[in-house]
Amino acid sequence: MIEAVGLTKRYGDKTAVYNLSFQVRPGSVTGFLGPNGSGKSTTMRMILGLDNPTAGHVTIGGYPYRKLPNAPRQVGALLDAKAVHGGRAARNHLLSLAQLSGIPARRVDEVLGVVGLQDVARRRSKGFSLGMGQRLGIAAALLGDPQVLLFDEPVNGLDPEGILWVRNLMKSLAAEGRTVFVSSHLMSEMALTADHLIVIGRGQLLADMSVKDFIAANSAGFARVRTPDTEPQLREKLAGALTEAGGHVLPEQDGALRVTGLPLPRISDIAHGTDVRLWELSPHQASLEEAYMRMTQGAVDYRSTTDQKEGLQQQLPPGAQPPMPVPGQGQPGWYAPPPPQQGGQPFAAPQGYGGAPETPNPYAQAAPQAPQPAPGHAPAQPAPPAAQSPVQPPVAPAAPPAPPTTAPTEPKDVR
Ligand SMILES: Nc1ncnc2c1ncn2[C@@H]1O[C@H](COP(=O)(O)OP(=O)(O)OP(=O)(O)O)[C@@H](O)[C@H]1O
Repeated sequence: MIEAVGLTKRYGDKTAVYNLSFQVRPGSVTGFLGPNGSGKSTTMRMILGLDNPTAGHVTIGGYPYRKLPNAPRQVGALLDAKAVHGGRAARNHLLSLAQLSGIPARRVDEVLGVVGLQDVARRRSKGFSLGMGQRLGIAAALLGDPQVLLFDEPVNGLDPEGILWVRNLMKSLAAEGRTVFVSSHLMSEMALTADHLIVIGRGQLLADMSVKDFIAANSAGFARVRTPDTEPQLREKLAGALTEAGGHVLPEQDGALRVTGLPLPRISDIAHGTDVRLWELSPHQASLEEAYMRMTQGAVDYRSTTDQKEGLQQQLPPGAQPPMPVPGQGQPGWYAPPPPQQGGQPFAAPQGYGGAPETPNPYAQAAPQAPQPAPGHAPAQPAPPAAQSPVQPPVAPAAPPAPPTTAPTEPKDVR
């Protein structure tokens, strides 16, 4: 078992991990989730004794990693698949690790087979693809046949077959009674792989519960209701009746309605009472991804803004509409950087910067007055389709519920 108690890590005035307490138990796959920069890798490094906590402590089987007797036989980890001597053949890389830990050479060939790299075992790892590098890192983690395994983004770069293989590997390791702690940003994959989740945001614990409980606690079930596409007025009529009955109705992109606050039989009765035929009435549970987004939305450090393409758009005559994008050709009427071979500068270069100063800079042309981004962050997603009354436009999900008592109510930025 891995146990962290009050784990805190500061780098100068930056607090990467703050007062983190959790346990990772044997016999199940525990997913470790959190937005970019939330402190997952830092936590894993502290578990492995690669970083010292500023406060608190973390143990594996009751010992700090550095005090574990024969640690490489007890704990295996994949932190950074690129942390390999690229000039060394894959087999030699594993052999050197094995020798350092007193592991017999035949085990190297076993793990090469397990990860499917036996045919390239004598090739230098610097020529490996991202996915092959991941497999080599997983082989290194398995080398000592350890009881505790940590994987930081193990499916990064793997093809679908590789992802399925990692999923089954994690599950089988856990089924053998091992402790498996795995970080990932792929929610759909975590939903299929993990039994339990530890979620952090800005270095603090947001959740420590089973996947099932996490989804139930952070998402509301809803009904999908679909009326005949050919009669949009029926959809409006039903939406009005459902709203009047106390339901909350949101339009889905495909024209269906997402209804919360009313049980399915009641929705059916209301549809019958208003003489609206239904093409679909089905119960739904939000996905792990939706639940995760809902929980972590207040703890995301890096958000994209909408690309306004300022200065890249041709000026349109007053009243003209921008042309429709052509599949495979981008947006007609939008400048693309001229190829450098034709004397153009690939990007707008500052005055006096090499190139040919007499070449007119295509970006210097008058740009239309594109709308300015709102102050702060703009959502990465395009605006939802305009809703027609009485259907409410989709709204941002509610603020994350109060995290467990081990964490403050709001993920406070402790930096
Ligand atoms: N050696 C370091 N020196 C200074 N700051 C660091 C150091 N290592 C990590 N940090 C900072 O600590 C925070 C947590 O980083 P960490 O890599 O642990 O996050 P993460 O959850 O693993 O992110 P990602 O999902 O993007 O991999 C980040 O803000 C990062 O910039």
